[in-house]
Amino acid sequence: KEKVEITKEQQALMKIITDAYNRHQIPQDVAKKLLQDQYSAEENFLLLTEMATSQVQVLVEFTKNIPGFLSLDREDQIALLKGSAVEAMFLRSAQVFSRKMPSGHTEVLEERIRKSGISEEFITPMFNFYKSIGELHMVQEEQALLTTVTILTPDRPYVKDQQAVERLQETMLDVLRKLCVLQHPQEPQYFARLLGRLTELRTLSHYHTEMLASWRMN
Ligand SMILES: O=C(NC1CCCCC1)[C@H](C1CCCCC1)n1c(-c2ccc(CO)cc2)nc2ccccc21
Repeated sequence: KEKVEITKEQQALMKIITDAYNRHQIPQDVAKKLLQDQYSAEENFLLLTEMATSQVQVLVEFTKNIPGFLSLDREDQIALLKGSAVEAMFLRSAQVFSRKMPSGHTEVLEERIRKSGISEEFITPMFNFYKSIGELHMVQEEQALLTTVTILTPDRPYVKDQQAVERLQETMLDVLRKLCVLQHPQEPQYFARLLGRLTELRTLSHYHTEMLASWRMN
């Protein structure tokens, strides 16, 4: 069994990314808002657009801290942000949903989201994804690196220098792989499960436009 070891520079890389990920959170917590008050479908739609908008700003600030990202071609940086914004939003939503909350709060939050105005057909795949993320019990370093790997997807539309993005993504995947082995020694296939979520994430993000278009306004 080969000894998995995170190098000093990988440790430093992980710290930079995790600190940036934690620093760039949504200003006011949407879960708290949803737990406090029951909103109409219109108010929920507005809340989502506000949240999604602020999430994009948070994403831009976060990516500036990914070592090597700013050295990429400028237009490619924009292509990567545009290509990953919805996936990053669902990933963050899943992490918000899976966060440890006082007993009963998750159920209330789930109910509020089910009744928010989202069309029935999208509720199941969305919560299946949220629960499959929750079951992974990711540590914050894994969450930060998974978001980073998602942003650094080479085959986004309009990316010119895919090799440069691939090299960066490989660097992050290597750290994430080692971290998974060290954090979940009993589960050798944990890393593979984690990457499998990215496929589910891509499918879910294809629904996003339809989810907005079919929001049930009264
Ligand atoms: O605001 C939100 N998410 C933000 C986004 C930016 C990053 C933080 C979370 C919304 C809510 C808005 C108001 C109505 C209830 C859903 N949301 C969704 C969500 C996201 C997108 C769609 C349509 O594609 C449908 C639902 N899943 C959530 C899981 C947990 C907590 C909020 C969650």
